[in-house]
Amino acid sequence: MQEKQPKPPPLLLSSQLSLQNRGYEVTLNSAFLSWKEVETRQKRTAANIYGPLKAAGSHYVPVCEIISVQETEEDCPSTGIGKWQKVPQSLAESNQYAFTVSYVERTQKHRWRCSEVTLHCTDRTLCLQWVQAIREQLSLLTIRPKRLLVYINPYGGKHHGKRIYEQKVAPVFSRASISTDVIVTERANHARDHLKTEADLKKYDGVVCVGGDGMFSEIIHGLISRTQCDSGVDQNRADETLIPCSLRIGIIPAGSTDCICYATVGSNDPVTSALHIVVGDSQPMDVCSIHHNNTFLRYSVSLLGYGFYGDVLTDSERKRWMGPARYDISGVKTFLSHRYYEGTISFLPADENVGTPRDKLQCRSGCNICRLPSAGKQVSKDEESVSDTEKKGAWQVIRGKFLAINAACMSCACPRSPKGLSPAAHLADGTADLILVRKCSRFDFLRHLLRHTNKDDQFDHPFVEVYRVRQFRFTPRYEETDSDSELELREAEGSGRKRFFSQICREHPACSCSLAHSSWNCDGEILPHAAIQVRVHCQLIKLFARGIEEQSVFEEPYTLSAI
Ligand SMILES: Nc1ncnc2c1ncn2[C@@H]1O[C@H](COP(=O)(O)OP(=O)(O)OP(=O)(O)O)[C@@H](O)[C@H]1O
Repeated sequence: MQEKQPKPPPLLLSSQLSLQNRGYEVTLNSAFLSWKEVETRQKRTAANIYGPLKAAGSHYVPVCEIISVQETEEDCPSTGIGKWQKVPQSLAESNQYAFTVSYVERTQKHRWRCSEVTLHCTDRTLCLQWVQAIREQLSLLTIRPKRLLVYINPYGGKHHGKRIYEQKVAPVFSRASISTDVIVTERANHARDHLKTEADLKKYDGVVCVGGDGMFSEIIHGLISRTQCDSGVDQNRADETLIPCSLRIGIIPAGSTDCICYATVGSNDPVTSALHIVVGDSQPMDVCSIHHNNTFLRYSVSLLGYGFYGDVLTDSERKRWMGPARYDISGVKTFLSHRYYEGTISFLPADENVGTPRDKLQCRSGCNICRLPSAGKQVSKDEESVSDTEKKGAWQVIRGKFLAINAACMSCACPRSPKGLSPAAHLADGTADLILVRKCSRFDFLRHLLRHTNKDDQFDHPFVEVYRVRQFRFTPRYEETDSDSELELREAEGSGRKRFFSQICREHPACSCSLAHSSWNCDGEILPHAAIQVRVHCQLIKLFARGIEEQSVFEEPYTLSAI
């Protein structure tokens, strides 16, 4: 049986216009602007397959991907792609009015470009009618930002932040008639503090940071703290339900690490990010809050790593003078030192309907798991919104010796590790993937690490465990008293938590390794405490992004001939 095609929206305007000295049937409805060559001898364009949807001689641009339209002032009709062409006098004279539409064109590797088409009309009234009709459709797209607050870190990455913004991003914003207030930061935490206390946030539709992951972290700390403060929520209380931030955040990648941008847009290209901001994309994102004894420490959106990743960061901070090479050097050094750490992890597993870390399915644009109603909920302190499984309080406890304890709130994919630390982790399902790498040989650990860079399953090792969780706690062995362990055991048993299991490592009972100290790497910052409580806050922030698009978005949503 043939699938029924959705009915196309009603036609708003249709005319014969000219483009590159050829006649085109141009149509507009609320979903698409299209132009189709009138001549019978239609040639299939051999140009790249991306960009406006193309059938033979036909082009389709979704209205939501039109950036702007303006009347074009020309002495002579141009080709519409900036080249001057010899055109027959009669046609040139009869098509002297034109308008130019700028729109998003997809290129390779999830990159977007700003493309243009100039269409010529026989009279000015028709030309203005087209400009007005397209503008009217654009004005209905209320999700688009009109005013943005921009923070530029001039020292991020290769120190090109200012130049990237001025040359690549500001022209796109200006074309889309977005007004901006730009602040070039003068010190670390300038943006965070300004957002927290000074910025008049009511004036803006979004905040943009030009920099790397460190700069993004500043922005979320400023914005989340401000939102909680304005709502009277005490972020020092680990059990508080936090209030989601209303302003969206745009990331213009200009750092040495642009992982968040890469994971939410699919590339670290400034123009692509600027275009996602212009079209008003919205990608919700989970945020972990981290506390130590009811004192707020930090928020995290990507990786929390104790042991291996904490040690790599600690060591690399001492080698800042080396530049980006320090990460590789510290990585090798930490790997060779092969330290392991003893401690206790307790965690609250997520419901099964949000999938598992071993799923083959990855979080992509329009992800079904992130859209589940259960994903949108938060674990509130009174547990009113908590599911049955969680109400039973199925906390699990694991005790042992670990080379690494990692919690990934997103896949953490980046150019170096295209699948990421947890390939099936979701951006906005209210969970984190807790990865425990138990003490194993150097060779086995190397095998595990190498799997981050190839297609093999990095969790398919007997010394690796992975759990999808909503909350977790960690206490290093050296901070644990025997009474802590007993109390935890009694608590878990007393409340009927049947799934409790403890795995006390009895090898080397009194060896010095149990006293080894590591630190938590929290999105590239070292936490001052090893004993932490972590809680995932579902969809606490929103980005000007849409997640990584599947190739299928390039396929036509309606039968082309139906439009
Ligand atoms: N004007 C400034 N002077 C010094 N530091 C700043 C300034 N503005 C922001 N910072 C800090 O610089 C740090 C790094 O910035 P950013 O993330 O933009 O670049 P990066 O090169 O990716 O950083 P990283 O070294 O963390 O990889 C951030 O933690 C931020 O707090």
